[in-house]
Amino acid sequence: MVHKLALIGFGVVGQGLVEILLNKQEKLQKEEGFEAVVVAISDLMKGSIYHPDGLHLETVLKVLKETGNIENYPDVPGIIKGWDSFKTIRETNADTIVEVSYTDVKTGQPAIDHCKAAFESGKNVIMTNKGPVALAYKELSQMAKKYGVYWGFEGTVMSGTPALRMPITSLAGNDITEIKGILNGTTNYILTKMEEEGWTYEEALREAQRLGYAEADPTSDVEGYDAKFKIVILANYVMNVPLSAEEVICKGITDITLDDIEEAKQQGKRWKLIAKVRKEQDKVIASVAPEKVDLTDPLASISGTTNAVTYECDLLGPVTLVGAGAGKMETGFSLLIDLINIQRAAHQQKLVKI
Ligand SMILES: NC(=O)C1=CN([C@@H]2O[C@H](COP(=O)(O)OP(=O)(O)OC[C@H]3O[C@@H](n4cnc5c(N)ncnc54)[C@H](OP(=O)(O)O)[C@@H]3O)[C@@H](O)[C@H]2O)C=CC1
Ligand SMILES: N[C@@H](CC=O)C(=O)O
Repeated sequence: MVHKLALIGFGVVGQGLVEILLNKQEKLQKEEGFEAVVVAISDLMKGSIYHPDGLHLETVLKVLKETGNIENYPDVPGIIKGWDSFKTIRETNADTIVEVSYTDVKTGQPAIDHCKAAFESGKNVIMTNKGPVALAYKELSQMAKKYGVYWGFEGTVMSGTPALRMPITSLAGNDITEIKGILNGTTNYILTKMEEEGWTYEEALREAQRLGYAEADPTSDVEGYDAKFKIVILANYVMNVPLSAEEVICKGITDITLDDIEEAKQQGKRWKLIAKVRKEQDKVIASVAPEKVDLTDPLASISGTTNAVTYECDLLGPVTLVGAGAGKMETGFSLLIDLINIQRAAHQQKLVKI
């Protein structure tokens, strides 16, 4: 089986997936029988190209690097240029749409409509864009079911670290009463650099942007909105409780100064942006806020873009997962594992169509 992919958005994560497909194709073919061609890429400013037989990925990356626009791809027979995201979703021969455009924390658009257009066209969607999952999980999961397609979004929480798939598969049967952790790579990177290297907040943020960790609008990271979306996704998908983004008390790290960091150090503590959701009888309480954690707390040792999440389980007790929270390859991998899972599910004939 050969996956035919159309990428919507071609920034850090989209390019990460393309590099992984190029570098790992032999291993994936041999070990998983996995093959994928990218038939289309549609990006707002970097252009749009479609070839029903597949694009030559080395050429795409070269053209992008040299000219900044993929429409400078050679005019080979069959190539189509300039289609917008919706035309690409509806009219290309892709079977799976890879939605890696930016996360809009207010409306989740146009990504929510991208998902709807894909499902209505009978196409799977895999995505790292958090907006649709945080703001329209119920509606979109019902739609995917109705149209018999797969909706994968492992990378929306902790990039390729299996923060969603692990509890769903390996902690099944437990009642998960609380989920708590460090869920944003950019802010953890900033706080680490301020404490360990004495960098200013602005220096650390600039570097996080340069390295591709921060959101297109980094306000989402530093004001806590990104972590808020992630705790909402964990509540809805892992705990199966209907938590909305407005219900989460949210404070970011913008008020934390180098003096605050130094003061915490003197007290044997460290600032961390902590996201949590807890079930209390018939209520769910969720928050995102900076906390001074004791150096003996395992969360204190989570540094840089590494994230950590603890699931409080009634049968197993606390289970903590530590791993990458952001990054080009780390998040590109989340898309690969969603694709591999489409393939595995298809083999087990669990999907109506793929
Ligand atoms: N970077 C990371 O480590 C992680 C990112 N994510 C999420 O993954 C998604 C992609 O992230 P990342 O690649 O870093 O972000 P980038 O900002 O690097 O890339 C997003 C791309 O989407 C393009 N785009 C925006 N709107 C549209 C649209 N309507 N149609 C087509 N293309 C569009 C942008 O175009 P242009 O800039 O050309 O205008 C840009 O090239 C985001 O939603 C982010 O929240 C999730 C986990 C980790
Ligand atoms: N900007 C986000 C990217 C991953 O979701 C982060 O820093 O965690």
